Amino acid sequence: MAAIIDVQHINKSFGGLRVIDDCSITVETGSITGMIGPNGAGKSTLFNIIAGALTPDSGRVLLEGEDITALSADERFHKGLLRTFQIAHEFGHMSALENLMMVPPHQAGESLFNTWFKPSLVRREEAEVRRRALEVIDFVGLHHVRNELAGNLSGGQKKLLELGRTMMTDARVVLLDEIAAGVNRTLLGDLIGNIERLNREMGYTFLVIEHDMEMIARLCDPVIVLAQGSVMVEGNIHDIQNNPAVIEAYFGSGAA
Ligand SMILES: Nc1ncnc2c1ncn2[C@@H]1O[C@H](COP(=O)(O)OP(=O)(O)OP(=O)(O)O)[C@@H](O)[C@H]1O
Repeated sequence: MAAIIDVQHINKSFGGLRVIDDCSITVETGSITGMIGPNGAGKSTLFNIIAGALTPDSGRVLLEGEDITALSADERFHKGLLRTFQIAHEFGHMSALENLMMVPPHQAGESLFNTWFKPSLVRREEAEVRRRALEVIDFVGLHHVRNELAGNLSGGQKKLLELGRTMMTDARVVLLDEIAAGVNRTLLGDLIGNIERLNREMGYTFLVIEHDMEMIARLCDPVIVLAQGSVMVEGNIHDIQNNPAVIEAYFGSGAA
């Protein structure tokens, strides 16, 4: 399998503190790759660098072989690299369905010119977006609350909506940032199932930062363990869970 994301020799310091230390990782096309590590290991910093929210001091980020290190987060989004965080904030005063319909970039109706001079084009596009949004809302299991204001949804339902918004884009690789936080176990099961289906049936690649080990264990292969800004070990969840260095990094010497 080819790498969709290839992070090469990244360094990043804040003040005098080196937070990412010559870190290289690859995310294979079609994988659900997990990233775990103790607090302060540098996971969010590396995510920010991959998403384009932070510039590394040195090193490169490649997307399907293309060097995107100098591109903004928005430019990366248009190349198919999406961080859910970028679209995480639902519009509370709009319905769940309308929230999905807001997502597709460059809709014809956004241009005043088109609204005035090409109304049929705008109507056609709106109908297409609505059709897609209805499909997506079914897919993520929120059909019954499609007309609810997004602000009234539960935390877990908002996460499902967030995942749905991902599906309204042309993303090929999605960075999922602690998506399980605050989600009850039932909805977490739905979220995991949907991520798997997006991966298997629709070909999305995922890179997942997660503290929830159940979610990592059920979803991710391989799992990358970051410690002190570089890769400590990479492998399947069973290797990781039985690795003494990982146990030490998480729990200290008393745990092994
Ligand atoms: N903008 C910043 N300025 C200064 N220090 C920062 C900044 N961002 C992160 N750090 C420091 O970098 C280190 C790594 O932080 P980071 O948030 O990347 O770790 P993490 O693995 O995501 O941790 P957690 O699991 O707790 O979210 C920490 O010591 C943190 O205090």
